[in-house]
Amino acid sequence: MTQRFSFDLHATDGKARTGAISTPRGVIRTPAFMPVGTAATVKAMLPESVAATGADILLGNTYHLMLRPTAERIARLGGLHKFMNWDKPILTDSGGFQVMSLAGLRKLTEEGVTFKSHIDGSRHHLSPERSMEIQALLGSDIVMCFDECPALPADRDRIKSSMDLSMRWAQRSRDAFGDRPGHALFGIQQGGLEQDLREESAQALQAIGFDGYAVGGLAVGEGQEAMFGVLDYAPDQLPVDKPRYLMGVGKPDDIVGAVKRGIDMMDCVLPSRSGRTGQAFTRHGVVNIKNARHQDDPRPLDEACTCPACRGYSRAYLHHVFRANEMISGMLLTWHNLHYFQQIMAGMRDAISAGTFAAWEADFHALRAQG
Ligand SMILES: CNc1nc2cc3c(cc2[nH]1)N=C(N)NC3
Repeated sequence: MTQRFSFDLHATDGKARTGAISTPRGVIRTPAFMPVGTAATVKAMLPESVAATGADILLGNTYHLMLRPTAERIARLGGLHKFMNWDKPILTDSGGFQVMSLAGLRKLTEEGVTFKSHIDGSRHHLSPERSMEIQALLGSDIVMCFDECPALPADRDRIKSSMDLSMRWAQRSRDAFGDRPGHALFGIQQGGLEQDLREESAQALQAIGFDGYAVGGLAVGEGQEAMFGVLDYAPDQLPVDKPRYLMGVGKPDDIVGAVKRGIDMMDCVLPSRSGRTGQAFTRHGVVNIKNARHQDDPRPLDEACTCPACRGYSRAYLHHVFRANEMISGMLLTWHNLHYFQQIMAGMRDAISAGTFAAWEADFHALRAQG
């Protein structure tokens, strides 16, 4: 296994790309979907189950882990991989987005953000330097710059000033990250829905130089049409030879549309969070298993799915255990959803390699239209 971090492009089909990110902890096949393991666990899943779904990498969160159990405690116990028993790559988000979306009583200055924990109200501080320190203590393989995520709706001036601050913080993140062979630092493009501001952000990030580039500031309620509108140009503003990571996306059709437009990596809580609420994603669309119509249905969720939920259980059983609030309910549906999301990624990787992405995409939408 390599001691370096590198990205190799294997094939393209239109703007869609397939390749591999090599890290000391393993290879990440792209396009890749990252299950979210916010508090050192992909909820309702054992790590070996997450690996069995085909995930090559999972996501952790600086914000949550710094509050509980603290990054220092995880470091003392051998780092996040050992702590959560996952020896493949981990990407950690930097805390910028979670502070905006979760923390209370925030004070934002040029230096950083002070905030109150959403868990116990205790006071905490994040800055580019502190975020880099926390992510190094966790030992994650891919580190995200500390950025400022403006609350929406926001006018152009606010988007511009926030983007400028995030670019100054990107430089400070780069300086604080230092030289860590085998570990990667990704910059995060900001600029809202403004093409000129996104271009400015992309130029600023490339002048600093990163191992990968995220498209930030999306999947924040703008809707699929506006998001695709940005994705029609934003990936092309970023270096062609580095991974492009779209943060926080998304529903299956969001994911397909993003890969079609040149995105290589994504993460989203949707498959795991909705699995716990009884929402199953299948090739034919969404199944809300708690609906009474499934009460006597002996069929699996999806006849063609090879996951443990579909191989071993009926819709009637899944309906029952959700109605009875049994723990196995969230386990089975989370496993199914993560398995299905990885099947979408594998299907796209193969189709791009074969030059048949358009046909694969047409089939993907046709099956869902059948319902
Ligand atoms: C769920 N939507 C979503 N949009 C995001 C956007 C960002 C992010 C996380 C996100 N999640 N993390 C950052 N550090 N910056 C941008």
